[in-house]
Amino acid sequence: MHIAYTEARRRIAAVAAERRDSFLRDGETVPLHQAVGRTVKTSLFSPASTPTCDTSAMDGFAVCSALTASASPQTPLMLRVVGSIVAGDEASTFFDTDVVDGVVPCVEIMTGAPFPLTRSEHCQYDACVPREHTRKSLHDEWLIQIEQPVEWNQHRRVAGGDYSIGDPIAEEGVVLDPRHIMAAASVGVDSFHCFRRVRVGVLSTGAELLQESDSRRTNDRSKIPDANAPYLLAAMRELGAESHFLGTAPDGLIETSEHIRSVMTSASFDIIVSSGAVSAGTMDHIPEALKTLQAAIHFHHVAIRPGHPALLATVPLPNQVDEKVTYFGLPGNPIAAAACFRFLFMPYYHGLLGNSQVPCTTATLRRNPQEPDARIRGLVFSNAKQVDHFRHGRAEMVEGELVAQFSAQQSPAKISPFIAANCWIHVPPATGEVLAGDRLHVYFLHDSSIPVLG
Ligand SMILES: Nc1nc2c(c(=O)[nH]1)N[C@H]1C(S)=C(S)[C@@H](COP(=O)(O)OP(=O)(O)OC[C@H]3O[C@@H](n4cnc5c(N)ncnc54)[C@H](O)[C@@H]3O)O[C@H]1N2
Ligand code: MOO
Repeated sequence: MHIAYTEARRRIAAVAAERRDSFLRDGETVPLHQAVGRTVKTSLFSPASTPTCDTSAMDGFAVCSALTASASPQTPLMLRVVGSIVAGDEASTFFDTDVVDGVVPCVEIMTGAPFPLTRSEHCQYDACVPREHTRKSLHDEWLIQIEQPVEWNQHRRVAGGDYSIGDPIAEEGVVLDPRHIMAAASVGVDSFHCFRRVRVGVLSTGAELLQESDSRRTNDRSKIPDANAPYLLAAMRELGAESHFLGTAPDGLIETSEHIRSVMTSASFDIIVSSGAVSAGTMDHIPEALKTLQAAIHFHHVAIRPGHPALLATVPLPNQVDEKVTYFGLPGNPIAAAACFRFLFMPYYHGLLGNSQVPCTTATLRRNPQEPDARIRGLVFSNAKQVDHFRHGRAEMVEGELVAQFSAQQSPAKISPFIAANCWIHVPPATGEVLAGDRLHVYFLHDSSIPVLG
């Protein structure tokens, strides 16, 4: 029986919540260069304060600002360069601040270099005057002049002004992005403690699929290359999961059930995802095979297009009734498999990790000029039934507005129109006629496909 998409999502969330505790038990140390996309298990707080000492924000001259109050264009102040400090120099270089014959001492300093220290109680090197705000004396290469007072703390990065010890960098549950890598590296941390990757096994079905051992140039026109497993393996990897191909289940109920049993015990998977063999054909053995393995079927058939034969189950590991594997049976048509991956599998994956869901945005629908005449009047398709449609399409900025159109001539078995798409467009149930000008949710396929504003 078909259940509504919202009900399917509720059941997906419930299974993810139930499986979450056992998944979250394991963690591992991940070096920074491999940590992007991983989810933090143990919150990271800064072990250091940064910068560790006062440093300069500009190339210029460190001065005691209080000594520069008299500088003006009419009465320029002479400064004598008494030393030079570059980034990487010892952080405790001392210079005095004594004014000699009205000439104020200064220290040449580079961006990132530690400010000079002084033993004077009254006067500290506390500001930097950028090189371009000074003028060199024509007579003495160690003399420069300034024509306005230097403000206290000007261009000085104060010690501890960025991170303080104990400041949060990435708390439990955060999905790491390059900003977190920068922050951790800046405080001297070289790894994060993350949840392990979700382990997914990908299974194909169908005697029509060419096997790895078959020659790709086979003359047998009844055979087709496996498109779903490579897609699913790649999409899982992009998501951050660890994905493994588990071969093609042979036709036949007993054989299918044996294949699933053997791959389940061959390694420990959190999720097994198959494509094909879930609808009404005589070879569509996945649902029955799962039943012979004592699986609990949470749903089989969802009111979505494409993808309505999709199935979610939990299968007990043979001889270990308390250990279970989550099983997604996606339909065989490649675009249906891709839609189910995005709108059924991904919510489960994020639910397991406790991640917030990937956001969608809203776009205004426009007619695809390549669609046949009947649709030119604006009618895109009728959606009076309680069905959620996920159609791929393109969303682009047009005169400051995000506008989306369905890919032309799309069908669940046609891969070529999917290549031109950059998003999924969600048509919710009971929308009636879907017309140009309607506002619909769009989900971009990849960050790189998000259109540039403007
Ligand atoms: N009587 C009915 N027939 C069908 C229904 C239905 O409700 N009643 N639903 C249709 C819909 S919708 C879909 S989607 C498909 C899904 O069927 P299955 O999941 O059982 O998939 P298969 O029959 O095994 O294959 C369907 C189609 O996909 C191709 N396929 C399968 N695996 C791959 C792969 N790894 N790479 C590339 N292509 C693959 C397969 O060759 C078939 O052409 O059922 C409809 N029928
Ligand atoms: O899931 Mo099927 O591909 O809806 O058409």
